[in-house]
Amino acid sequence: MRVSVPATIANFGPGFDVFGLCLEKPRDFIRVKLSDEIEVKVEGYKVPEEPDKNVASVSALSLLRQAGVESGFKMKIKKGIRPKSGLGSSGASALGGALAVARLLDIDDKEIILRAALEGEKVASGSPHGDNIVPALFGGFVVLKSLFPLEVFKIDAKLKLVVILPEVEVSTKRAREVLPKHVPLSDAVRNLALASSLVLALENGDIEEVGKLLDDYLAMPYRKPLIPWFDKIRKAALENGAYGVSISGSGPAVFALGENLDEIGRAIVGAFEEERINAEYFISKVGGGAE
Ligand SMILES: Nc1ncnc2c1ncn2[C@@H]1O[C@H](COP(=O)(O)OP(=O)(O)OP(=O)(O)O)[C@@H](O)[C@H]1O
Ligand SMILES: N[C@@H](CCO)C(=O)O
Repeated sequence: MRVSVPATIANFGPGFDVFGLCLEKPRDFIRVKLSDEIEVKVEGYKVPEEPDKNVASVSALSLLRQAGVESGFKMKIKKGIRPKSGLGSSGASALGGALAVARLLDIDDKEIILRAALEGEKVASGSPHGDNIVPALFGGFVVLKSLFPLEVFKIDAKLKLVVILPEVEVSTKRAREVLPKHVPLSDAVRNLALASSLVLALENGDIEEVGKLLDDYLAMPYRKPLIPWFDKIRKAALENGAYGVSISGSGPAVFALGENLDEIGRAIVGAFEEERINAEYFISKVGGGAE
């Protein structure tokens, strides 16, 4: 069984752990067949091949356990999403492992698949956050109202965005460790205003307004030390026509909305190079989810 799972942008500005946007590319490709033993082979970006360390095999095993199936599997992962990129690399693999086994067993219950995928995500980031896995499964832009029971609101957003991938790493685990247990009420209110306005603007197809709402007071202020270059990058993007810029997931990838996405991408890459950080950009439409 072969599945293809896209990269995703979690948080998407003010929606910490709740908003997620599915991209068309890059993707992880995972092939699984049932077998007596357990074997994981990886090509592309390097990730562990030990079955208890690779998030795709962890989620595949979790799905088998949930289904009460005593079996091993042979798994091949063609890793197209760079790990620690902020593009949901671990989330894509975690979903892919669970989805491939679910399809082999003719299981299409999304909660079972998500429960297994979160087991994999937990291995990578230390906590089972769903805002990479869920948009990768559903496609589009999702608001994750609740994981269990699974309640998702989806907008089939029609937009293109530019994603910039700098050659630095940010571990999600570390990026979550620096977060406070509580935030000031005023910041929570400001985020509520941004997040609810962003959903309405997206629903209305007002992409310029969506861009202006790409801010965050829940995680970004505490993660700035991990991404010291962000303010400079954001300034360069806005000076070159971006409607708005934000961090993808816990970073380091950033994304921007605007008219001339190539021009914005080049400007951001240039700003990274001034910080002596190599970077590349690509343009993607909103994706339709795992296939
Ligand atoms: N199949 C896999 N794909 C990606 N990462 C994996 C996989 N298996 C294990 N890992 C490990 O998970 C960690 C990546 O987790 P992390 O969440 O930091 O990266 P990410 O998922 O790319 O980032 P983000 O969640 O911000 O998009 C790395 O240590 C990586 O080795
Ligand atoms: N919501 C998660 C996304 C990680 O990709 C975080 O910001 O920690």
